[in-house]
Amino acid sequence: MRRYGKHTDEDDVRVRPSRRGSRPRTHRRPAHEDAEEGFVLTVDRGRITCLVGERTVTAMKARELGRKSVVVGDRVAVVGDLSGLKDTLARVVRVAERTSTLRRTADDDDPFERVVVANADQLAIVTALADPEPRPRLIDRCLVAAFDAGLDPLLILTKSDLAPPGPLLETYAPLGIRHVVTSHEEFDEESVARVRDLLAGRTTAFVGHSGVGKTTLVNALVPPERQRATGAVNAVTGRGRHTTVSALALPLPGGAGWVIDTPGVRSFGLHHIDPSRVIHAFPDLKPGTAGCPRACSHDEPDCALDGWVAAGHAEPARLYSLRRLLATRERREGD
Ligand SMILES: Nc1nc2c(ncn2[C@@H]2O[C@H](COP(=O)(O)OP(=O)(O)OP(=O)(O)O)[C@@H](O)[C@H]2O)c(=O)[nH]1
Ligand SMILES: [Zn+2]
Repeated sequence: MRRYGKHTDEDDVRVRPSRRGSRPRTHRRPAHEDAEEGFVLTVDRGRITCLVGERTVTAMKARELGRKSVVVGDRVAVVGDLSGLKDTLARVVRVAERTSTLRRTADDDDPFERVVVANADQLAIVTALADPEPRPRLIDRCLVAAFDAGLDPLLILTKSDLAPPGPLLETYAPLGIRHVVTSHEEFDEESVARVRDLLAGRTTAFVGHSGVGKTTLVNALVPPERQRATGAVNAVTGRGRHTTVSALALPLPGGAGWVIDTPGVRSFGLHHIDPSRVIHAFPDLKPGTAGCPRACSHDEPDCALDGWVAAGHAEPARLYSLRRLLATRERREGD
């Protein structure tokens, strides 16, 4: 069987700073000395829309890139017609090494991992408090994906006019994840400002189940002229299209960062996740793993964490939370 996931993105090495020397990985080829830097805003069936300076340029992947993928958030080098005028087409000739790679699979049995977003440093997990009902398993899976990719998770709880956030926040309190509660009825300056604060200076990928109010929130954050772009792109690439996973980068006003909106998901497959990385998100528990058997999953009878936590070195709720996240690897009905 072909391992698509491993080959289509051979360039997406995970963040391993030691491997990156001071030598730039992609030296300028003489043929592309005129290349300009671009930031990928969206990719729709091979058409790459990128921001080059102030211009929005449409481009295709140059043949020399081979199977290397280009996704939203990528920093690229583009050549050709960079005017951004209608019906012009430029070429993407290089993709800069990614600082992070958020991936998902459609479900856990699907070996085809899709890179959702490149170079994000924060993952906003948007969940409605009601309509649709919160799905803690989905939140947990998004958390695991964030930890695996090295993104800081941020929990955004919407529709607080319909249900109180208390019970859900209790579940997540031991994880110490930053959170913000919103309601479109109070989309006053204060609540929007609070969300803005948490997004400032960062590249934040927004994920969430369809209907949680992601678009409503994003529209409250970005300038109106960009909102139209959201609608236009969603009309073409949005939900309803099977396997297509398209995302769109939107600038926060005043250069205060980027919001990368992704289409609503029903599941967040973790086929590609290396569970041994999840423990890195629990620095307080890490010392306790010293006594674990080799290749311990930390979710098995011989795991040393039980004894270590029982001896009072860490909060039992923290170990419980770790185990709950590790258990999201097992697929269940409704994931
Ligand atoms: N009661 C209530 N309804 C809300 C709130 N925010 C959004 N909605 C409604 O929820 C519905 C879905 O909102 P969207 O913003 O389209 O949701 P979405 O997450 O972008 O959904 P997809 O486009 O399917 O991914 C709309 O009818 C909104 O008006 C809120 O704070 N409270
Ligand atoms: Zn262990």
